[in-house]
Amino acid sequence: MIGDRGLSDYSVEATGLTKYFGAFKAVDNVSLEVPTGSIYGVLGPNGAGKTTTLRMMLGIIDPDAGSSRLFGDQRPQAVRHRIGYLPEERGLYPGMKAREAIAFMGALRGLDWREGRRRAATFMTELGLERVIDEKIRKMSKGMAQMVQLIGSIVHAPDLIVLDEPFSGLDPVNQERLELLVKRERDRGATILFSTHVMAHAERLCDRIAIIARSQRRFEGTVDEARALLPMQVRYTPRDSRDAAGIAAILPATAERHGDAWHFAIEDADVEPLLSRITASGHGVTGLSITRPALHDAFVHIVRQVDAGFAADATCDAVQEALA
Ligand SMILES: Nc1ncnc2c1ncn2[C@@H]1O[C@H](COP(=O)(O)OP(=O)(O)OP(=O)(O)O)[C@@H](O)[C@H]1O
Repeated sequence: MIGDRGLSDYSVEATGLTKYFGAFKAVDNVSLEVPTGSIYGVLGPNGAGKTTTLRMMLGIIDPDAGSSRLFGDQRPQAVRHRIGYLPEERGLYPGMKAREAIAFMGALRGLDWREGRRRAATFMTELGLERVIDEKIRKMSKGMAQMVQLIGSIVHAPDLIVLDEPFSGLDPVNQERLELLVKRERDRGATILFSTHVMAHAERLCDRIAIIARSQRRFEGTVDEARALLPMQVRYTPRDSRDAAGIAAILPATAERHGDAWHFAIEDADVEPLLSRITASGHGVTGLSITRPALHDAFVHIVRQVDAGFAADATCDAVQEALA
């Protein structure tokens, strides 16, 4: 199937997706393009509109405006068998054993039952889950059942894998298993789209990300591009801290002293001039770290800006109402 993807370089192309629940606009004009063969993260705080966006993309719910195409211009229903989907709501038949549950999910997407059982065993063994392969779902922990559902959603080797908050509810060991699974599926040639509000997974896995906050897309690009939205963080410890005024004079005005160290933010272009000033000043160096903020920091920065805009709008509205 991978070979006949069609002409588009994008497995998902969503344009202007908009959804109202009553008067509330849960998704507002969101566009996303997911390059074929990539791992793509849809990030956002709780209630941002991630699940609703994914559901519209997959044709599970209809948008009030906008459209989405999967594998070129085909309708989602026509390409069902090429998609693997882990919905936000988890659930398997409690009376089934893991192996059967996986084979059953595969069969729903057209996979031969016996082949499904064989692949179930392979997946579970490769992920170190072989001891629960013949365990009934009802006897499993929630996290383990979620792993089984995950495997079931990809057992038919889909070209596009859509996972809604796949990491939530998993312990660190299973989170690592899932990261491994995602990378393996990408290496197989699949495109993976997943939503999360845990930045560490996105940072390690994603080729591209979109950040959705308050119903709108607020950022789209690579993880590095998101991190570059914030200045570098510098921690500098001079050899001798006694001349505090002299040291402060070579650092940005925003530098704060913490014991013997100075902390401050700096733009990329100012790094080399700073190093020259430190060298020329003779204050020396016993510690110097210059680090890019993590994706987590960029995410919080973007979401806070959006929230601040909303708070300002609400204040304006309240003032206008009071004056009216
Ligand atoms: N069927 C529905 N009826 C009414 N409101 C809904 C419905 N589905 C979602 N919403 C609301 O739309 C908003 C977006 O929900 P959505 O589930 O898409 O967010 P999310 O980003 O996936 O959140 P989370 O990370 O908490 O799962 C939320 O305010 C939610 O309460």
